Amino acid sequence: MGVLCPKKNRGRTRWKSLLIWGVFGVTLGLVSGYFLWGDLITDNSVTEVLAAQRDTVEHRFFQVPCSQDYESLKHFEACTPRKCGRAMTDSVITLQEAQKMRRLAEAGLSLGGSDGGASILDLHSGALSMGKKFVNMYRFFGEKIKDVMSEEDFELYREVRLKIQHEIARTFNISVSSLHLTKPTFFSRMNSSEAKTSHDEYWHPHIDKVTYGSFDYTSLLYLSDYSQDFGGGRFVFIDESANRTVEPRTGRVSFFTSGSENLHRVEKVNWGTRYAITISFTCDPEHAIGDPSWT
Ligand SMILES: O=C(O)CCC(=O)C(=O)O
Ligand SMILES: [Fe+2]
Repeated sequence: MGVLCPKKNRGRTRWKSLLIWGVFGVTLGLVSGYFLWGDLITDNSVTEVLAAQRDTVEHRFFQVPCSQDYESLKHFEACTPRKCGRAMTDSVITLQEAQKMRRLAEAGLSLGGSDGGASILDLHSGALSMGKKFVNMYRFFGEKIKDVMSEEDFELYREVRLKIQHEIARTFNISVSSLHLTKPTFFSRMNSSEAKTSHDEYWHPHIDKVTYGSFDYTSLLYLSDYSQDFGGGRFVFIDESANRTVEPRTGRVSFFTSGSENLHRVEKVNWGTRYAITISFTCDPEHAIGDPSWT
């Protein structure tokens, strides 16, 4: 073709190639737009699973360099993190203990519950989500709370707390007695209901030391199972190079140093109900709390 083509044909060929390039450009735009949008709404950039729901994890530890967060704070020998990281274990809390804790969470949270997707029941302060607010369940329900929470339940909490405290001390080479339970310590219930207040927005990336102040070591005991009891709702460590997930499993304890070396978030739950309890520790005796009991 080319120079031998008559003028009319040359014009038609130019239009044809313009058309082809146009269609190609639009298609390329649509395809990349589709993937970009898909990425934004489904966040499929998860690259590594640290603990899958179907696996029984004896003990897994992933060390990460400590952030500088601890340097500007009061230092507590044999406690302030020098070794940082995250760990998961399915062998510290028994299935029976976790199931009992779950029944306690269900019973306690059934007294209230948020209008949105996230409800909490703070055993220490008594804060319980109710509608768009919180009530103090110990005050609100008075003696009636004893029908839902017995002395035995508080004893169970204490035993679970103690087991986790030992596991944290062993993993991070610190002394058990230098760790103190701190607030808040709470059951959480998450579902796919639309958020009604900012308290329902549990999926934002955060650093526990910033959010909760006194935390040095965070622990989460999962009370339900990813992909069986709920969808979405995986815990995600947000690292520079990758997103690393922990899939909740009943009885699984996930614990980590609370500074910015462990930026994290929870994925939105898209079906079912997810239960967990947060039990965290501080090195600072001034921020210590006693085990929960009737106040
Ligand atoms: O429930 C979880 O897996 C984590 C919740 C959390 O990050 C928090 O309460 O600070
Ligand atoms: Fe957190």
